[in-house]
Amino acid sequence: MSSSVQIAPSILSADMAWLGRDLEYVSQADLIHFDVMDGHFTGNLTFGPDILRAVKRNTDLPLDVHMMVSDPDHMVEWFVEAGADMITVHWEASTHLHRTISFIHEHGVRAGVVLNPATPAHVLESIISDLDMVLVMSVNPGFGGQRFIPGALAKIKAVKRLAEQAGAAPLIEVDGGISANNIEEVVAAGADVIVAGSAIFGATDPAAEIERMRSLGNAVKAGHIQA
Ligand SMILES: O=C(CO)[C@H](O)[C@H](O)COP(=O)(O)O
Repeated sequence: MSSSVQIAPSILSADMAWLGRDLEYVSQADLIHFDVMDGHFTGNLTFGPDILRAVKRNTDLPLDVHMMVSDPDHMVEWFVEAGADMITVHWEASTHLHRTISFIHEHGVRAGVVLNPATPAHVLESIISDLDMVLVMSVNPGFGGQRFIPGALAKIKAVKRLAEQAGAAPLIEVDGGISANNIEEVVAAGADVIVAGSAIFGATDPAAEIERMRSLGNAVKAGHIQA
């Protein structure tokens, strides 16, 4: 294993009345995770492209946009234009996945695919070589503060195997129920990017919590800790 673990605070758990302040709290993170929910694919409704523009004005970090929407093929353009640096779309929702990934790339934005907890890794076989990232959901999408689903660990390993077989090296991001208590096993399974909402924004000192999670993850990557 090589390179550093990246920590992506999910602003789903930020205080929306103090979003600028909360973005400052997490300025030492590696990227900002931005959850787009349409009230249809998920039972929750969150942010549109205007909020992404506002976030972009208030952080220098890359913006990692996770589209939890029923019609990503139609909506990705809005977030490309609003300044996303990475866009991930759900395998379960995209009718024209190859076209959507190509569209995102053609606009100079990095692209990835998300798998829900019940979706197996092998569905990515024909697309994995085109991806900059695979996002493995370790909760059912919709809400922060849920419990990590342990089956995600085998899925992370399966995605890594599939990528290696294809000669590809997408980043593997994992999202949901991750904190300092379980980050080591998630990184040991093969995760490169860790999304955390409640663990970071619920901490007394979000910056210190990012640092704690990052150093726990990096120790595993460096082989100092066998999780
Ligand atoms: O995509 C998400 C929910 O659909 C969130 O990003 C995720 O759940 C992070 O929150 P937490 O770390 O509190 O689990």
